Amino acid sequence: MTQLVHFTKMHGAGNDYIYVDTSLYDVPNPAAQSIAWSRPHTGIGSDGLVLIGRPHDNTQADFSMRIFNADGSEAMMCGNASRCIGKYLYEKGVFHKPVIRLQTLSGVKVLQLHLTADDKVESVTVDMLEPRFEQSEQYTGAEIKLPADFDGHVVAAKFVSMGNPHYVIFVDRMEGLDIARAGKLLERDEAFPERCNIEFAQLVGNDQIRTRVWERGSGITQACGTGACATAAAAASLGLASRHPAVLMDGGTLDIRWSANDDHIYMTGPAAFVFEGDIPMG
Ligand SMILES: N[C@@H](CCC[C@H](N)C(=O)O)C(=O)O
Repeated sequence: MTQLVHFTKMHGAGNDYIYVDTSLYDVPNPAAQSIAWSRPHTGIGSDGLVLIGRPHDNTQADFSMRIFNADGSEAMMCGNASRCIGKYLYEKGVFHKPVIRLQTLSGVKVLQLHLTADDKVESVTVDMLEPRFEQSEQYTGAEIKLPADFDGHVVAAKFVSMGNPHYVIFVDRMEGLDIARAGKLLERDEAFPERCNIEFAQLVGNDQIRTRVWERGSGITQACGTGACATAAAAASLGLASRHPAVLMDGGTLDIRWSANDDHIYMTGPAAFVFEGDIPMG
């Protein structure tokens, strides 16, 4: 008999994932399921698959998150998915507390839920920990060559790790640049041994940064939480914006605050349910 898995489709500013509670449904091959279920025509359609589970060691976390991109690759972290998990756990009554400690492959992230008068989760702030800029196993420091249509339009560029790798390119205008082509090319540049998420950012005035993202393993997405944090950190460290800008993505705006006290980045944004269903495994 075909085994059915109950899933919940959610999005954070348009970055959409399929969520499965693995305490109820085991997903033994999440990479393959992410590829099959993320397909728009023959699957559910999404940017990837997120598994909500119990923490797997004594980290003092309440829950754990694993994230798989649409191509089946596993990511270290997902900002938008962590906000959605906060809403899922609270509103489904799995964990009815406004502070949740979430274990990820890049450390335990603390979620602070902001509630409405009728006890719904309106938005979530995630402590995304510190950004890192130095060379590492994610970035060799080698020079990165952009396609010719970017000539004369690049203001600055910087590598940032938010647990997962990001390369943020500031341009003087977005129009006329083939973001998808450049993103696809740069994701696999040899400077990034683990591939990379690529952000294209433009300062649009008054501490507002318009950002479009090519996500490693998923392509162009409507929004990227870690990408918004990376963009804000890059902008502030290059002196292009303050430590508390608004990052405007295609699917919505994220409030990013890079604290001078603990050097952590705090990301605040929405989370929403889309629909639920049952889908065969395999
Ligand atoms: N959408 C995400 C990041 C997802 C993972 C990324 N594609 C990677 O491979 O690192 C977010 O909201 O942060």
